[in-house]
Amino acid sequence: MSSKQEVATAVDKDDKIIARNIRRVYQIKRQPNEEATEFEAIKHLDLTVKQGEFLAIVGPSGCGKSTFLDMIAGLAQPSSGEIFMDGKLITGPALDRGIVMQGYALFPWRTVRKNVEFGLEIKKVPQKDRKEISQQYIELVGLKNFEDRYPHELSGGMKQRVAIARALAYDPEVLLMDEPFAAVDAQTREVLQEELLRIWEKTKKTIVFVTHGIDEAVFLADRVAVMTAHPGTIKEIVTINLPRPRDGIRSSADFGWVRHKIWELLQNEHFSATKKKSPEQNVAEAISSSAAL
Ligand SMILES: Nc1ncnc2c1ncn2[C@@H]1O[C@H](COP(=O)(O)OP(=O)(O)OP(=O)(O)O)[C@@H](O)[C@H]1O
Repeated sequence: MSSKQEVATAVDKDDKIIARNIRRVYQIKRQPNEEATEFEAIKHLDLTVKQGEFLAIVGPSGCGKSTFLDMIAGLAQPSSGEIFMDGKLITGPALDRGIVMQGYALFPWRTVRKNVEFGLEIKKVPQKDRKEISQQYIELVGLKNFEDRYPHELSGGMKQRVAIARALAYDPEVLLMDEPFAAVDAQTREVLQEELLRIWEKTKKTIVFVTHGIDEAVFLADRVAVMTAHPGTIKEIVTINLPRPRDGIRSSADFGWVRHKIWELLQNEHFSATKKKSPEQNVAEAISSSAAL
């Protein structure tokens, strides 16, 4: 065993991912000869994601959502604290976690089929099986007959579908999605959200989904984790008790109520962040305290 605890103790069998007391500090250096200063991006973050759960994370810009997702992916390490998957410490990226980022990140020189087959090649799946599996996922995301197209011949929504099919094809247990639909128009986004729910219900994956969209989070998730402004931590977890399937639910009163609750949590966070950071506020406070002397 390393100095870090490699196996989480007292794990509930339904706990898929456990993040414990995560802190992430960046070293900032403005000039090469300047001494680095520390920037604390995430502080005291605890979160458990259940097996098969759809968990969305929302929070003010710069609060550390992507940093946290990168740490679950194993692409970055916490400065302190641990993240476990199935009770085992995450120490790096692995094929048990699929990642879908904003901006698609497809290989431009590969066709749709070859993009979807990428993870299967790494997994050394035989070519005949690769073709069968990739076809299954291409069809699942509605791209039948586009197998031989290159990314530049596809719309934004289609590229995002390829990215989802590529992440699903090698059968990861967890799908990590970082604002995956941010680059597409509002109507395509709603279509992709509905398709993602259909795929999630079919594949039973655990999904952690970072978004700026409150509507998107409420529409998709079982629970929404609301983060504080920098340094980021979990402010509150809101359980979304809306019935599934959720087609047509956006116009319901219950949807509006829970949406408003999350909006208020974020609004309060925005105010406290502005208060913390605003130079005008600091000047005003300095003036009033000197007037009081
Ligand atoms: N490599 C880095 N070096 C220094 N600071 C960084 C680095 N990466 C991220 N940060 C800082 O860490 C904080 C969290 O960044 P992160 O991208 O995780 O936030 P976010 O919540 O995903 O933001 P957004 O919603 O705007 O995408 C930000 O203040 C950012 O400036």
